Amino acid sequence: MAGTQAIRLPAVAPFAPLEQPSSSGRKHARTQTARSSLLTSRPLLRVNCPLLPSSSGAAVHSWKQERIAPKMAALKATGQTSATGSSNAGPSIRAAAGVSTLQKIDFKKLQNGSDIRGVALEGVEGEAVNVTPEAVEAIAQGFADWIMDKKKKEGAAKPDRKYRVSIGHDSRLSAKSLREAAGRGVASAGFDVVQYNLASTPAMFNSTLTKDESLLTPADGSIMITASHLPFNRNGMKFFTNTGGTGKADITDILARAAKIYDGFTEETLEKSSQAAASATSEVDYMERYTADLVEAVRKGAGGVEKPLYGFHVVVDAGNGAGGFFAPQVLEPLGARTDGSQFLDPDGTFPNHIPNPEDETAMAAIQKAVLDNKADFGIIFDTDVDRSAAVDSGGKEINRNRLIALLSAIILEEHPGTTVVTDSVTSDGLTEFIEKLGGKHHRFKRGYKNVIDEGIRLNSVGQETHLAIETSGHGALKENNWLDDGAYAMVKLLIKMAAAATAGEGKGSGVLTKLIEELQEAEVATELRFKIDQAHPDVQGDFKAYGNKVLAALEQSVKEDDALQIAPVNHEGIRVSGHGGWFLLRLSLHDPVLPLNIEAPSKEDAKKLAAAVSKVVNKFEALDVSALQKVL
Ligand SMILES: O=P(O)(O)OC[C@H]1O[C@H](O)[C@H](O)[C@@H](O)[C@@H]1O
Repeated sequence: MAGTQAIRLPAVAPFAPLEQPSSSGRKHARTQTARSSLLTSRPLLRVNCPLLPSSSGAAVHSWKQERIAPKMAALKATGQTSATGSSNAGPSIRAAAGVSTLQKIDFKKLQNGSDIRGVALEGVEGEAVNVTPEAVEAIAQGFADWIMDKKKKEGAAKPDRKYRVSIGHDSRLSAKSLREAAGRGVASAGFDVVQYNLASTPAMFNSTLTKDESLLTPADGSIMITASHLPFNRNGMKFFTNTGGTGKADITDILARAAKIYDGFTEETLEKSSQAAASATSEVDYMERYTADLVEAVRKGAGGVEKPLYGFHVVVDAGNGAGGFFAPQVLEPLGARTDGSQFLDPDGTFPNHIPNPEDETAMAAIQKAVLDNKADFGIIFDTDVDRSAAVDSGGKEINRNRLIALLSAIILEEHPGTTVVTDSVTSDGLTEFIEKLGGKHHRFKRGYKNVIDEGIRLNSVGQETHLAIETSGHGALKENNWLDDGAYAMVKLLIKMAAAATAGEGKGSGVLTKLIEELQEAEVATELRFKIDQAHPDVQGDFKAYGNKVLAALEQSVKEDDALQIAPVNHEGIRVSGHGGWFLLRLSLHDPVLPLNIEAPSKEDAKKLAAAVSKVVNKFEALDVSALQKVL
């Protein structure tokens, strides 16, 4: 691709912090910083991390603080971290006896299903930092070791080069220090490091598939540093290889490796990893390639027209996450106007709204932008762009069941009869809609990884499946390598609009709205979450067992109620039909919580369904069922 090239960083002094990329994403600068410390192979002392009070709200990790973790109690933030992630240097604080220290980390606690999440910045009372740069360094090294073992197991031929891992991040304040830490971990495993800087999660996966040596792709593995829509102080890591994202068991394995690596850290090993990273790191503007591919997909889908969105006005809300690229790098080259787009600049304080299409305030913000600007269409992304939702020209949201219905309608035109896999909380109306169009609705479990893996599995056993999508806005298509990509989901909608315009069937989002006209929607649709008090004596330390007891009691009660029927096919929790609607009670994927979804044709019917649940859950004292009052 013109203008894109890998830049090999010359060896620089260890601990050289890199500046954030310029808007083109290609420039980088280095500052050399001398470090004077007595290197020793003696293991570093591990200390617990007391919580720090914060007045600033966003404390700083200076580069010195990152490398030899201080006794956190002694740490005081000395400057503000800017929205783009550059940080001021703070004091390097060592333990009193001159012995360097590392914070104790419980690596198991960092697992969040198929990825890693935790607290990366001080500033929130009660939330101790556990995603430190050293922890990230150990995890990244663990990931590289895991890749090597995976390749061996698969009998993959060793490439004619060093293994390499690409690293990208969203707009979080801690992104910069953690990407450097991840680079050091990858380099100390003997891999090359390719830094992408600000990037989207789907682009990171894509980099394991693209074959272009000028971009140093394919990467043998890829790390996205993100905590999706979580608050400013959190961060985490998602991992990919060319077979997709890591699963739960992979993360457990990577974290076990990381814990061992971390235990072996000495000042000497930390120094060596800095040196290794300095000579093994390149920077690449991969987003240029990724966005060019999206542009090409729309052009092709619209019949080879150069500017198929000419005359369209589309506004984007990136919530100050990583998705701001979509307006200038995807929509504008396709001819669309994008004025009125908002919150495109990366800002890890997330000053406008939570970058989450599921959030009501966020959705209201993009609806308002569409109406205020009289735009044809609105698009909203989450922080790392693996989730999205849309708004039509009338300001009506296209999310949850509506987005699934729309993508299903488009996919069913292309692949008649195909199966659509969704998560468990999708509506009965959606099933009817898909079936009326001749498709099959396979309602599976909650969790984007579960949904996507089920789509892949169904294909492998001969059940043709082209779309796997969660109500959260995570969606993957077979044609796009089952990549969980919020931007590609929007590209599918843009193609439909552009193709209709090219064929003279009218401009704007009307073609989309029309496609889901037949979708029946419930008057009441709500999710209530019942927290399980883990300290309650009835729970006995096992909230899952307790939750399952609640579900068993509900099942029994429903069986005795003639107005209710248990769904014959259901993959998680108890799904029940009755009073013209349905409810689903299930265990949360990660939390000590039982979420209850109810959909009903009226408030009265919703009340009846809630009452059927209430009479059972009320008997469980460790359960906080106060949320039921919203419906009862
Ligand atoms: O089970 P819940 O607590 O409702 O959470 C379910 C959600 O968990 C995570 O955030 C996953 O990334 C989502 O894909 C999933 O939908």
